[in-house]
Amino acid sequence: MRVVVAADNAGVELKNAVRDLLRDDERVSEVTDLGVADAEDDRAYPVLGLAAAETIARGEADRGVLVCGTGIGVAISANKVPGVRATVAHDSYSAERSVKSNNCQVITFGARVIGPELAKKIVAEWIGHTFDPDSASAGKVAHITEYEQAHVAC
Ligand SMILES: O=C(CO)[C@H](O)COP(=O)(O)O
Repeated sequence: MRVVVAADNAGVELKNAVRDLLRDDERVSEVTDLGVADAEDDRAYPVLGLAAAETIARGEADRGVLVCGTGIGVAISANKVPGVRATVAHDSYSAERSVKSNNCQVITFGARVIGPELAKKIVAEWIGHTFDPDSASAGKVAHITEYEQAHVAC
């Protein structure tokens, strides 16, 4: 699995902690860090969220972990990229269902909301979840995709 990570300066420390965890995980073949590298970089959350989501849309990464102050801004941004499904998930069950029910490729965290140890635990679990295209959830996700393909200019 190839994972892209990104954060604004509110989320950089948590992003770095998750990135290092992923780099040590044998289930992850590649971790791409799009920044920011430090809190001095004040690029706004949409810049990072959109860049990471576009990486997934281009097929250059399978999953993404995005961090901002709340996790909300990067989730909204990532969801604007056609084909990408992103959500904030600050608990284990939501993180699991974001993959199994919604086929989300992207999980987001708010560094001002969740601590690093819980976020890392959720990410370690989340990496192990997969979407079943034969599940009852698949048709529901397909409905969203069909809407997107009919209405969103690419
Ligand atoms: O949390 C954020 C966006 O959802 C971001 O880190 C801070 O945004 P701001 O409150 O607009 O500065």
